[in-house]
Amino acid sequence: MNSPVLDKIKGGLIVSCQALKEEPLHSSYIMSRMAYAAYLGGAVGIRANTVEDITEIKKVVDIPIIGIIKEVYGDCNVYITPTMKEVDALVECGVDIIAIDSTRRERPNGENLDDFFKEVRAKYPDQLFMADCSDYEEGMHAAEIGFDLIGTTMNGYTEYTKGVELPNIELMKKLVEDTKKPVIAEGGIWTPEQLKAAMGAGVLAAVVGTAITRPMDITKRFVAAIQDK
Ligand SMILES: CC(=O)N[C@H](C=O)[C@@H](O)[C@H](O)[C@H](O)COP(=O)(O)O
Repeated sequence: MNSPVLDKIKGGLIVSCQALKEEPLHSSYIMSRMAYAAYLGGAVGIRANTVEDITEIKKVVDIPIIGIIKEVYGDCNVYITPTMKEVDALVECGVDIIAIDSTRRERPNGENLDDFFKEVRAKYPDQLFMADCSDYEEGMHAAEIGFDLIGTTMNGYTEYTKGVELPNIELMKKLVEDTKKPVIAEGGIWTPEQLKAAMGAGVLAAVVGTAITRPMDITKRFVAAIQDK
């Protein structure tokens, strides 16, 4: 697929700059500084949550943005850009790629992914969409129904993938080979070596979040290392 956005992120590092309400760095200003730091450090793209954060981030960096809106509907487990409302808001604020939960789990209002994405695609034929998947079948399915990019984002975070070792390089490899779509490596990349391994799997680009932008979790890892017996 020819796309200037995909050309810009090809072979590079995308930094996820997210802090939910309950996280210590929850602030659009702080996320914009994180994004600026990532940009200065050589990131080729930013993944960000909410219109507020994305708007601030766009003021300071001019690199492709993967936009999401995390929204929980009742006791539904699908929370990454789950309905048209979030898609509309992301298109309106202007992002290069919109990521959507593409797991087989039940969506809000019992809607299924195929019908939902058909509607999304009909409404926004020229927008790039990334499928946040949790396993091989979901990646293959998302490719079939027309997602532009396939991501491993949800691997390890659905009930049926809980406990897998991240980053899941094997899954990345298989999705690269079989979907014939650009794959984005995402989830659990903590070290430069893991990032290199992900790129070696043939993915288009890789997203690193927590290891760069969540200091509380980074601190916990250091503390755990000295508490180990
Ligand atoms: C499962 C889920 O909700 N993942 C979220 C998706 O946007 C983010 O919280 C992650 O930080 C992001 O995927 C990057 O992954 P990691 O932080 O492991 O580098």
